[in-house]
Amino acid sequence: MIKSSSASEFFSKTKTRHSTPVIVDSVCYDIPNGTKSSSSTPNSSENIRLLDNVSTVFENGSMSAIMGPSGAGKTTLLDILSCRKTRGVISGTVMFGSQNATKKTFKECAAYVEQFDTLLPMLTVEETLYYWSEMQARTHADAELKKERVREILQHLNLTSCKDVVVGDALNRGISGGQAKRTNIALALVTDPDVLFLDEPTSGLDSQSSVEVVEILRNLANTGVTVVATIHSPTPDAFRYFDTLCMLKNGKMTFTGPIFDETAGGKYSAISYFASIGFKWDTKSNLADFLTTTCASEDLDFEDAFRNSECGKAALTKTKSILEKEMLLPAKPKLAKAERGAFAKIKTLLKYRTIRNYKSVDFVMSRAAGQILFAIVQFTLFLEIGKAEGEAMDQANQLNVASLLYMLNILPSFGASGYMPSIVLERAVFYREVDDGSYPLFSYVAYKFIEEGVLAIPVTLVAQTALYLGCALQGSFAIFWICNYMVLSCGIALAYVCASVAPNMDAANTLLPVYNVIQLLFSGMLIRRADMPSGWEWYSHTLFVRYGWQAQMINHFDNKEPKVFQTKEGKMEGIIEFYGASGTITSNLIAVFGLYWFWIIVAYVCMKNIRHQSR
Ligand SMILES: Nc1ncnc2c1ncn2[C@@H]1O[C@H](COP(=O)(O)OP(=O)(O)OP(=O)(O)O)[C@@H](O)[C@H]1O
Repeated sequence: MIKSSSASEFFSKTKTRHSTPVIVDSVCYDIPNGTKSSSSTPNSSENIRLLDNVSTVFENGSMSAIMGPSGAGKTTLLDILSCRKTRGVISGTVMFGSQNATKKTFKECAAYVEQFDTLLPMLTVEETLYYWSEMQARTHADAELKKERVREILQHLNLTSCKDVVVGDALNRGISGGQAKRTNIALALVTDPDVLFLDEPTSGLDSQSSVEVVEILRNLANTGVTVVATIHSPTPDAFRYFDTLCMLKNGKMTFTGPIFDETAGGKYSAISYFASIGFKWDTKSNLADFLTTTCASEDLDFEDAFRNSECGKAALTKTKSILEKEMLLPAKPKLAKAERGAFAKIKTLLKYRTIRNYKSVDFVMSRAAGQILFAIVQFTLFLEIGKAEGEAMDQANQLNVASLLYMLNILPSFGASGYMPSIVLERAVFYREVDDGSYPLFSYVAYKFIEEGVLAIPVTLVAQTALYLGCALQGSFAIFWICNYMVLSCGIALAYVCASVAPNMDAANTLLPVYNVIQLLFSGMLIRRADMPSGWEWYSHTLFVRYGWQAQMINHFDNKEPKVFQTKEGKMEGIIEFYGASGTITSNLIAVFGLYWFWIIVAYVCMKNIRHQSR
């Protein structure tokens, strides 16, 4: 169990709080009806109204439950309060104290705990919190202070015993569900928020763990934090920690106010109100269930009854008066401008995530095994094929070497599919971190390319050395390797584009091979560029495989190959001319390098503008 008294001590010694009530005044939320055009005029027939005229106030120091039957609009309301809605039209007012609720003000004073655990599976609980504290720290000095805070949070959220256990996932078990939930709450506490939103913090937990979680929240609320949670069928032991209720049905308010008769004088409590409209709670039954099932029944128009009741009018008056009071308050002092820039965030990402990934056999092998296997198969199949010189460099030999070099350029691009899961599977964490304003997208993209680019150096060195020596290739090894490394890097960037565009792994796994087969067709080996229809030839200019292959061909043959191919006009050509491998090694490498940056920019733009999550 959580040590309640010491936990209270810990929470009470946090920073001086700004009292930050969350005020919700006449909030409506409409989304376009999926079957119609996306016009967004509120309440037009083309829209669906998911929240209708919701007004309530969540006071600082209170612990509020948003409840209601399934589909009542609880998560929708919480998403609006926490500025997480990505579509639809919101009208009305939401304030954090005296400030309008925006993504910016949310970041300054609030935190959100997701219903589903969006944690990095490879980090331990302690590393997760250190990582987060560095991510959220505004200065390096801040980071040190926050580390101290992490140690305290671990202790007081009863996470010390599992601090060295990896978070894990469905396939590789780590911490328990209750510990994961507490770790999620711990993440939110790292920033010491004045307002804490939680989506179903007890779902999936046993009753003991549920009580532990709500007890933590209660201790937090006791220090002045505004705690707002959607909650589904809480046990009586867990529910008693809440003091305020916001009850919804079909997106409309059916009650808001204190839950128990003892709180706030009890005059307008949920128990008294529902008794006054004919629904008396049997004290032996579960109060939360009673309230939810009562509202779910069709015996009464609950929204109308509440709006016209003395209790409903008093709640509305209270909301309006707190709103007016907050509006008159001077604006809060602005937080110091963030000093930890994008590069410091890259460092933190590399420090915690890359080092862990490099220690993971799965991570390394998914990138190395394919390349090394291909290298073994290829150098045993094309053993010493490049050794031929002079007359021995006949037509068959030149064609075989050209084919080998072609495959060396096309395979990294196909093999880049192994790089897609890290984008697709980490998406939920990425969205949470971006929503919490942890880092700019630039930092994430840079970290990803550095992580993959550095690992690709030893992997390609091993595989390409084996190939170069085994196949007795000629020309400079450095150029041979740089070509391969750059083509692989282009492949990784392309894989990131596919992973960003595709909604899931299946789609990504379809998209990348389609593009690569097109590269295979158009890069000039299967059909020579000179033989392509003029309408298609231009396309080969956009393909990095073509330039990588050309550079390696020029590097190997170096115009030493005998002219063994006869043109229609009777002219004799070597293989470079035969395939029209134009340019120099340098110009081809520059083209590959340019295409690498092109695909990085496309990946960045896709990640910025495509979000596979609509709320
Ligand atoms: N994007 C959307 N498009 C259409 N309908 C939506 C959308 N999002 C939510 N809804 C509808 O809005 C209503 C409220 O959904 P919400 O998820 O907020 O309910 P809830 O009270 O949290 O439900 P539950 O307890 O079952 O999680 C539901 O009827 C839901 O079907």
